[in-house]
Amino acid sequence: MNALALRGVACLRGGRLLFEGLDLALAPGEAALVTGPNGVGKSSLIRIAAGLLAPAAGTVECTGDRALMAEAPALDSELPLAAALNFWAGLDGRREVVPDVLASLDLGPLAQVPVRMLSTGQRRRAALARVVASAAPIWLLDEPANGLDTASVALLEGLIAGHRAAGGIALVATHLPITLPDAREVAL
Ligand SMILES: Nc1ncnc2c1ncn2[C@@H]1O[C@H](COP(=O)(O)OP(=O)(O)OP(=O)(O)O)[C@@H](O)[C@H]1O
Repeated sequence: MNALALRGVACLRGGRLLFEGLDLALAPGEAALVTGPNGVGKSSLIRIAAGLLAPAAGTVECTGDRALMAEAPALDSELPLAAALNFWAGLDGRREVVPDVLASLDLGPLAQVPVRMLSTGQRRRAALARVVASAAPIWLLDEPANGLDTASVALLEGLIAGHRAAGGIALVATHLPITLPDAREVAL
């Protein structure tokens, strides 16, 4: 069964203790919102959950693949959007889902536009498309609403709801309001 569990996690960055004793266990269908002011350690927590940053104390247990949407762009900026997504989806043997995923993010008409020409919000939706196309059960989203207009935030909320309804897990760091029904809140 897919699961993500952080137990007694502490985060040290640049010699500074950002948080400690953090416990969070997410089962299929569950989500958590990580909130708090700039610099408090939201991105660091996402990176710890992704296995990219070692916790200073505690453990991270993960059952199931993780898909990370970080703030750094993950798509090749020179490629047309569909080709850039195909690269990643191809690694998972899932190129066939890319057209539907593009449509679900309202990006269908932009499939042949080079990633570098996309607007900030379109690029954010493209990064989300990469996560959706991955089929990973555990989504780790760092500031997914940044640069999104109201309609796109609603799209994001709908995608996360659909993911949870299908048994997925979402850990979302955000300083913008995102509505996730029954989500745990981790206020750093
Ligand atoms: N590689 C690093 N080395 C040292 N300190 C770092 C490093 N990366 C981040 N930090 C520091 O760790 C703290 C937390 O950073 P982090 O990006 O996790 O915060 P955040 O809560 O996501 O902030 P924001 O809301 O601004 O995105 C910050 O003070 C940052 O300067």
